[in-house]
Amino acid sequence: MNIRNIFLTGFMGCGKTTVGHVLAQRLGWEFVDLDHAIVEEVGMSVKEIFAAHGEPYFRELESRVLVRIAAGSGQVISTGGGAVIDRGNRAVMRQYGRIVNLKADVPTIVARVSGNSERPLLADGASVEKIRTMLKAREEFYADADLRIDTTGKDVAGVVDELIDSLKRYP
Ligand SMILES: Nc1ncnc2c1ncn2[C@@H]1O[C@H](COP(=O)(O)OP(=O)(O)OP(=O)(O)O)[C@@H](O)[C@H]1O
Ligand SMILES: O=C(O)C1=C[C@@H](O)[C@@H](O)[C@H](O)C1
Ligand SMILES: [Mg+2]
Repeated sequence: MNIRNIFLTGFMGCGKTTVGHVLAQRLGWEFVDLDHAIVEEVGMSVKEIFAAHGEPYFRELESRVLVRIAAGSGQVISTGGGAVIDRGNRAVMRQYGRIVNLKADVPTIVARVSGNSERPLLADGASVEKIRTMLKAREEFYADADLRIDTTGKDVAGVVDELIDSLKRYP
């Protein structure tokens, strides 16, 4: 595939980390999770960074680490759910690879994120209403992608197959 990097975008629970890992294995590429890279750099969890320094500080870090990682090649990069909101971040992703947005319907997202307390923006509960509101506010940014895949009702292997097929057909 003549693509420099693949950036996975999407709301929390849409499967960026899970799908990204399997996709990288299938392609023989490196897998990089942006949230994980930030945690490594700072030595604190995402939840701890939000609590100690606030969201704006996290967003600055996110942009800085994204630029550093994007400059590489042969990587599947799972971005954080809010990384697409920043116009500059989207421009970096466009410049250095293809942007693939993973989607899921609200009940699926609720089911996938429940039982995990590591997501500060859902700390007061992953209600249908909260997720619907956040998705609506972010839809224009998630839509800014080369390819969108709905993961609802599909297993991880099925999503990865669909993604690879589509990128081969429309590289
Ligand atoms: N296609 C799928 N089918 C079934 N379960 C899935 C699928 N994709 C992801 N999951 C499950 O949903 C949960 C959340 O997935 P994951 O952590 O990959 O989401 P994410 O998009 O990386 O979220 P975040 O933005 O919070 O990092 C995990 O438990 C994962 O196993
Ligand atoms: O959707 C979001 O804004 C976030 C998603 C996670 O991946 C983390 O990057 C963080 O919890 C913020
Ligand atoms: Mg993730």
